[in-house]
Amino acid sequence: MNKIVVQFDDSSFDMHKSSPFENMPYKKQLEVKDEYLKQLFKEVNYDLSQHHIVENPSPEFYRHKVILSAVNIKKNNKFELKLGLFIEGSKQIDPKINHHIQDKEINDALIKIEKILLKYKIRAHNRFEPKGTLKHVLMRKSASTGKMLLVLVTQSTLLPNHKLIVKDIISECPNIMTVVQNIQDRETPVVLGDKDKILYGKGYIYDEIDGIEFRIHYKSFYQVNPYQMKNLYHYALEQANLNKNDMVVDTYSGIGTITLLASVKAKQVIGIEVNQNAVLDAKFNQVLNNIENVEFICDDVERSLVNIKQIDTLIMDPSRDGASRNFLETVLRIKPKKIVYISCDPKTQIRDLKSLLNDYEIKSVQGFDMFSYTAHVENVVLLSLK
Ligand SMILES: C[S@@+](CC[C@H](N)C(=O)[O-])C[C@H]1O[C@@H](n2cnc3c(N)ncnc32)[C@H](O)[C@@H]1O
Repeated sequence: MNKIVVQFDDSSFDMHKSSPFENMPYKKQLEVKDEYLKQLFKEVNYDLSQHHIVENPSPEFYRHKVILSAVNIKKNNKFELKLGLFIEGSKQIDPKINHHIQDKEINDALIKIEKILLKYKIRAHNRFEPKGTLKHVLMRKSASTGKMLLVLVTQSTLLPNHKLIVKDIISECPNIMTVVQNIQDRETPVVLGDKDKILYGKGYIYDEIDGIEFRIHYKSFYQVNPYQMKNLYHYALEQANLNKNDMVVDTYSGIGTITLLASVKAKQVIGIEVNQNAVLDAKFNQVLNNIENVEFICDDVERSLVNIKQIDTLIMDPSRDGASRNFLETVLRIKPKKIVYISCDPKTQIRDLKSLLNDYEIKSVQGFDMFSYTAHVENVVLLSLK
């Protein structure tokens, strides 16, 4: 079986390490991930021998965001457009839409979309086909509403017959609420470009967590596994154990999911996020949900945290790279009483914890299997000021 490379919209991510997971029984995957965390936390002398990662409520069909790339395949002496994932270690695309970790309705919609693109003779753009149009297709589905967002990533603004294409897509897939054309004119593994054009709808979809509604821009980060996302947020906030006197800072706050969920329990929450689209969503979501005790700052956390004098609880949920040295130094100067560190790469999390453990002690560690059939592990650590 070919090993796949899943694409993220900020960069192309090689799932090299994760390929053995593709064919591993699910229980075994959990054991391997338990052992991984156990070994990793030995580096900070924290015993995880009794720890068990929280199982994915839906180990298959969980991904509510899918990015496929376009390729032209020769059939009966003619080239046909196909969508698929990259094959590991190569620049080749496996021309297959269905994948068992992708939401079934997304799979079905993508099959219909591929047929429609073929009907209008859209060709894939790549280095062998510089005159082709389509590079990638991105789909996101809201688990609470079932509505979907579609992004067609093209090489230039040109998308012949786009009105007819969109009309057919909407009629075949009525749950698609919005279609965006994103233009990526650079030859780069980065999927999305800077320019875009809304072809249909508003350019957003909405999801709901614990009675709070969230607008999600296609460029904003939002967890791909809605089933495990709720378990993760509930656990993280349970560990934070907030009360109405607490001043909370949620760093790397995205569209404000954790910020707004935390605001229900805390006195004041500040969310800090660098992605402008995500901050626009977050501010919109604050108003949409009528929440007053929250402020969102659009900036690099490293730059803006230095301006904050006092924090009772710091929540941090960085990208895979983890936190920067300067960010951690600022944290050590402010000395929040508690830190809830949510990580999608426990390796960088351990590196960061090592810088904090002179002043902080680990109170709890809990892994979550958010990305079954891949090597990725989500992990939450609660730290308390010594
Ligand atoms: C793993 S996501 C978490 C988002 C949010 N907490 C959630 O659960 O939806 C990490 C977020 O950090 C943002 N980010 C990455 N580096 C940053 C930085 N230096 N300063 C501020 N935000 C950053 C990304 O844009 C992304 O939205």
